Amino acid sequence: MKPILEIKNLNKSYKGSKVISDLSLCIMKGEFVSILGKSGCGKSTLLRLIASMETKDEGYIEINNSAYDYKVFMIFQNFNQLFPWKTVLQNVSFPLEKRKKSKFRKNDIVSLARNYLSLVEYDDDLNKYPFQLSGGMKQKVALARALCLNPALFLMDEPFASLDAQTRTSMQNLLVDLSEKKEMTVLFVTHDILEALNISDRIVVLGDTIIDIPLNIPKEHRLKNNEILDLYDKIYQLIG
Ligand SMILES: Nc1ncnc2c1ncn2[C@@H]1O[C@H](COP(=O)(O)OP(=O)(O)OP(=O)(O)O)[C@@H](O)[C@H]1O
Repeated sequence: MKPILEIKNLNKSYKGSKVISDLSLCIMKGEFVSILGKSGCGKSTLLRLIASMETKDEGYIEINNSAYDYKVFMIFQNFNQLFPWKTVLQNVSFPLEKRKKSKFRKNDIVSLARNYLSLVEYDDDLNKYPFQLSGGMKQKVALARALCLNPALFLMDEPFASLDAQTRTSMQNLLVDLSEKKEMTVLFVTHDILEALNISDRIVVLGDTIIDIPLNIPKEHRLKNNEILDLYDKIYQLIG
């Protein structure tokens, strides 16, 4: 089967300083891959290169979106990624209006947007504006909007890093459920080793050499498993 994401020998420098060096990586459909690495090792740069928000120096990046509407959609840590002048419902409807203009009537779009919002367990007022929402609610709306676009690959750059611990755990659980239910393919950048161990199918540690760690233990047993604690130590030694 063709991977959703295929990267070969990727290189990127800023002003002569190498940030990504000869990186190769494949992600298959439905995989949830977390990227860990020391601060400044190029995690966000990698996501921006995949999203074509930066130009690569050398290498090959291929996204197979033949069965999807878009190649990628990125969710950021920053809570200001929603349109501030649109309500929650309008924020989620907007990509559906763009995507399904010819296919759907306004009422269908609104009911689809409502469905996506209930899928992400958004239970607040749909007519609120982003400034009226908590950080967790804003990230739920961002996730609903991303799902609407039906991208081949979800790029997530520390989306839960600014949330309080309890909201963060519930968002992690929600994302794991959703990614399994909707067969999402996710590339998730985080600083948090436990988060990565908890939610991923695979961890890729960026550094001088790239270390690919598959996680074969079922997610519900992860944090009670000694093997996972050993992996925590191993990754901690690598990224400190
Ligand atoms: N547009 C840019 N111009 C110049 N240098 C940049 C640019 N973007 C990133 N860098 C540099 O590239 C390196 C990698 O940055 P990047 O943000 O990708 O790292 P990161 O691993 O995501 O870091 P962190 O974990 O701290 O978020 C850093 O040294 C950064 O200063």
